[in-house]
Amino acid sequence: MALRAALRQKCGLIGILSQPSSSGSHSRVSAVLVSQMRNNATSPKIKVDFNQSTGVAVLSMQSPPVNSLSLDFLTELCISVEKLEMDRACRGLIITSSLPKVFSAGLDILEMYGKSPERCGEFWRAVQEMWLKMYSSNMVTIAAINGSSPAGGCLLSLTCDYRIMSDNPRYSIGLNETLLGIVAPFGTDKNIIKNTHTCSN
Ligand SMILES: CCCCCCCCCCCC/C=C/CC(=O)SCCNC(=O)CCNC(=O)[C@H](O)C(C)(C)COP(=O)(O)OP(=O)(O)OC[C@H]1O[C@@H](n2cnc3c(N)ncnc32)[C@H](O)[C@@H]1OP(=O)(O)O
Repeated sequence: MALRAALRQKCGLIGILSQPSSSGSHSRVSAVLVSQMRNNATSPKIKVDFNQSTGVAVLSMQSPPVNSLSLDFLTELCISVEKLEMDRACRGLIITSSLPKVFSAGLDILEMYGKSPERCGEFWRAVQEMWLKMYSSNMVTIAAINGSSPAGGCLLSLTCDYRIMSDNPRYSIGLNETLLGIVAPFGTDKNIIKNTHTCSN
């Protein structure tokens, strides 16, 4: 209830969490989002449903098995958010997972092993771009965490204005990446490259 009140106060989004998606017969889809849907045909890691009548988009992560944040995934996520940001009709964004049990397993571990310094730098830049874009979004953003969400998955949810998590004791969330020996690099290219050597050795 507190969340609904906050949303109402921030931008008049009432009852968005119980609204049907854009597949409902009352919604019209903007030109930007038609193009988004076309893109989804070739890049299916992210699905966006926009409800014109509420001004709220639901972005579903659908990259089995665990929605790990690979370079491709992050790129697609950022493009999707950017497109929504450009659509003035879109005022709210809900990020969720279409996979059972997992919201996001965090950064794709395979992106951090045996990659060139250039590739590793590109990857960490994409991580940074993702959280900057999300954190600075003009839209009201909500993470609907419907599964486990460790490390980078937790980071993704922290970039949102609000977080709601399924009440299930089997789902875990938290910044556990240091248990894997991973320390996020600083923002400069020099430090990204430095950290890359740590990652791949
Ligand atoms: C507000 C803004 C602030 C900004 C601050 C900026 C600074 C930020 C600092 C924070 C930085 C954040 C850094 C994060 C680093 C990471 O994210 S490292 C990744 C950490 N992730 C994990 O440790 C998760 C490990 N996975 C799991 O715990 C489980 O897989 C699961 C609970 C997610 C799901 O369990 P289950 O359903 O039982 O599936 P599994 O059989 O375990 O896995 C299936 C399949 O997926 C593969 N997999 C799992 N996780 C990852 C991953 N992260 N990357 C790549 N692949 C992964 C797993 O190996 C299995 O593969 P196979 O089927 O065996 O091939």
